[in-house]
Amino acid sequence: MANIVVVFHSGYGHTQRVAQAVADGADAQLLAIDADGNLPEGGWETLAAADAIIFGSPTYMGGVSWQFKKFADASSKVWFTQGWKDKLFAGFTNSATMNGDKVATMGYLWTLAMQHSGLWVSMGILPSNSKAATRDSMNYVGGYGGLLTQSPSDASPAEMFKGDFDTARAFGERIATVARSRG
Ligand SMILES: Cc1cc2nc3c(=O)[nH]c(=O)nc-3n(C[C@H](O)[C@H](O)[C@H](O)COP(=O)(O)O)c2cc1C
Repeated sequence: MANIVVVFHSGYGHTQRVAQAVADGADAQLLAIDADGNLPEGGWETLAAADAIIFGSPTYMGGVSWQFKKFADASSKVWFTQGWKDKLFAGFTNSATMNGDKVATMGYLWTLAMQHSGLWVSMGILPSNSKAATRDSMNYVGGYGGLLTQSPSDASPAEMFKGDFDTARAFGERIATVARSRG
């Protein structure tokens, strides 16, 4: 079984629910970046041991949260030795607007993975974009580079869309399949 870690920040609990669904699909361990932008005790060691690292952040002002960016900047210590080289990486982001510049956040998560010389796993699930599609169809938000999910600005985490969680679980399963295929 591959060792997969979901490292994420969530300010208000929405991205946390997506992180949980991705982790369920990937059979992964969750590593939450706290409100001060720090990992729990032993977090860096957990990441060092991972075969695959999945980044998650809400989209705030068209990018990652400052707490996620603090984690990313702290990972420069690992970058110096290229300690995450050749690990698998993937990413997800949640935001309030259907578009909301989520792709800018995804671009940053990809760039971070590339700085660490990682191998990026794409979404791998076609978007539901036909007339028959509903908000609960698979990959309705339509990410290709990673998982994009959306929750209305007045929706609590409990009110998020089932289709986004189904998609998140399937995305996690895909990452686990790719990780296992590497032996
Ligand atoms: C400071 C701030 C900036 C935000 N910027 C964006 C944005 O650029 N695009 C967007 O669609 N939603 C934006 N939102 C909405 C959040 O992405 C949305 O509420 C999300 O569900 C928050 O996730 P969280 O509960 O995991 O923190 C912003 C929210 C906050 C608090």
